[in-house]
Amino acid sequence: MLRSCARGPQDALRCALPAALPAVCDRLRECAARIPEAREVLTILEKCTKQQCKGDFPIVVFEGLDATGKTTVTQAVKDALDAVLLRSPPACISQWRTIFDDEPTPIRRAFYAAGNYILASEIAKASTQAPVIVDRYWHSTAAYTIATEINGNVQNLPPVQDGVYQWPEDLLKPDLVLLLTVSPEERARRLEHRGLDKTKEEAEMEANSLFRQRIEESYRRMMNPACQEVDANPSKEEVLKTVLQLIKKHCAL
Ligand SMILES: Nc1ncnc2c1ncn2[C@@H]1O[C@H](COP(=O)(O)OP(=O)(O)OP(=O)(O)O)[C@@H](O)[C@H]1O
Ligand SMILES: Cc1cn([C@H]2C[C@H](O)[C@@H](COP(=O)(O)O)O2)c(=O)[nH]c1=O
Repeated sequence: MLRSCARGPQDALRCALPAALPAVCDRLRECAARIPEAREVLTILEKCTKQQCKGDFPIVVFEGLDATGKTTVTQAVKDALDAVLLRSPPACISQWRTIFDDEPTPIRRAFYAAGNYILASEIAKASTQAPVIVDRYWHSTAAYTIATEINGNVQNLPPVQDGVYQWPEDLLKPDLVLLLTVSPEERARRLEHRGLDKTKEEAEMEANSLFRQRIEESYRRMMNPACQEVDANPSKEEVLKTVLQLIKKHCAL
């Protein structure tokens, strides 16, 4: 049974976002009798959370809404820098994603949070060998959770500097986080052109533009590390050029 911890919207938010490894494990343990895959995720977590020290190569994360160009640009940056490309949730648990996506929010978010801790150990290992490019990490988990738990317009979000925007103290930090943003019209064009099934979040954004605004604003409020925004409206070549310049400016390569 999941323990109830929500009294008001801000409590519901803190309950939905387990922002430290022990809280993530507790949440998964609480549902493991009913969801055997939660036990599998816990087993993987137990094996991999020991190595969290990063190597000498830079770690660069790409964030943004669906279809802002993360897959396109991360692949191109990987090729340009001869880097390792990783994504959240990591491959070793992504086969269970649809199971957790159908669960209530606290369990679903615990799955994505666990994915970040597993990813952290993959990042740590890879960063001893090459630059590491990451397609979504903690900022996505937090921004989507915050925007889902809080209703209405962006004024209803927790204030700037609130603890929900903080990076978890026990999670490996990247050196640079780039937030790709495109206009709603351009994003709609790209989504239509791509033609994949819509995620729950995408369906909600289509019906309610405030949800999209809350996600983007939550990304912008994330701290320590903050996101550096990149205008991803231009062509793929131009976006790649901008991104490579930023990586060279901020990371030792
Ligand atoms: N700069 C660009 N200009 C025009 N089209 C682009 C650009 N970047 C990506 N696209 C196209 O937009 C679509 C979405 O891009 P992509 O899959 O890279 O986004 P994404 O952020 O990884 O999406 P998701 O998070 O849903 O996986 C693809 O069809 C891609 O070819
Ligand atoms: C990593 C992550 C993802 N999500 C949700 C939000 C988006 O609609 C989809 C995007 O996934 P994709 O693999 O990049 O297409 O998944 C989330 O809610 N929390 C997360 O941590």
